[in-house]
Amino acid sequence: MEAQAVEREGGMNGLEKLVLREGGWSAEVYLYGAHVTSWKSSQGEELLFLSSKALFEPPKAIRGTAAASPSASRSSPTSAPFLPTASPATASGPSTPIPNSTPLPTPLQPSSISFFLLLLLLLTTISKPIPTGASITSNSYLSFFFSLPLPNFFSSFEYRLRVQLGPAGLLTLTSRVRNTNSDGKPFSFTFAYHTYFSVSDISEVRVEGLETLDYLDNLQDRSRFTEQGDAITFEGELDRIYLEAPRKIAILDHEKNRTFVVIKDGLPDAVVWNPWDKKAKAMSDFGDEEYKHMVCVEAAAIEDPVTLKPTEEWTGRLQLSLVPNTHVGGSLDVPNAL
Ligand SMILES: O=P(O)(O)OC[C@H]1O[C@@H](O)[C@H](O)[C@@H](O)[C@@H]1O
Repeated sequence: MEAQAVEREGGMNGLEKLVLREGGWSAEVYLYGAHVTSWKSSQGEELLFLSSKALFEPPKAIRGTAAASPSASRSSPTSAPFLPTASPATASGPSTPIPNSTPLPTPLQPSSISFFLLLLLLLTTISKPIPTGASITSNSYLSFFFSLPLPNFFSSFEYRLRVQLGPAGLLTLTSRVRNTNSDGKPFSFTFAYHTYFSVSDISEVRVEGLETLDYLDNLQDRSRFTEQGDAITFEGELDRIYLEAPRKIAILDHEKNRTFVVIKDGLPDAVVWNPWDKKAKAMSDFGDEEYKHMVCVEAAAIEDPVTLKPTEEWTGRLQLSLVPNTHVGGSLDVPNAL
């Protein structure tokens, strides 16, 4: 197969982005944080939500997009926050390094919760800078490699992220974390793929696949409830962590007659979030009315942090695809190749 052109373009605020193309579809990935800021269908429709007020100011997360958000487990005494300072990708296969004429930003940081960002800032100041990098390892693959040698009292680990745009627009984000501790200590972390989908009207959206599951309600001190509805619908602020969620979740957009299919592997939980009007107004990087046109559905490992023994590796994968409106119980025409 012929190598596919991955274009390198200037993005907002002087940050750079890479554009993947496949069969008329496209995806844009900012080198900063490896945020996937755009995923467009062959009809040119934008499928991800990106706030018009999003800040492109490292180390802040870009509001909207699809981005991996690993975070050291707060419950683990041996854990350290992720400080993803990237060095050139080491994934196997034909590799076309991105020309070094323009240095990559340092450090690359995933979108994340503010707790993580605060620690990240702190640690950035005490850790030595490491060269950053990314490379195109195959036709429409991008690999990012983050590694973090920290002083002994912190855990050390590697984090790798691969972004792939496949046939029929299948967007795959594969994360790998490896415990590189030399002192035999385990490493624990939580993880979420923050994914903001663009929808026509939130009050007409249904999220299917999570019915009958137990969830923790972030709006009620993480109290535990059981989902009673036959789908999740939206009439106000919603912020829930669904536990032991199935591999496949569907987001139905009636007005557009289309369904996003989320397939997750290695990630037991699913977060569903919409800030609604009041919280939207309180967020400086989010438009007052934008909650009407987005829904955040995250594949995550939150309730039970992942714990790795030294040299152990974890893989968490997210696959996004788009099909005409259908129900998750039906026969979804979704590629299952993993
Ligand atoms: O504002 P942040 O930190 O980017 O997070 C956005 C939302 O992300 C979701 O994962 C959380 O469940 C919400 O509570 C949170 O508000």
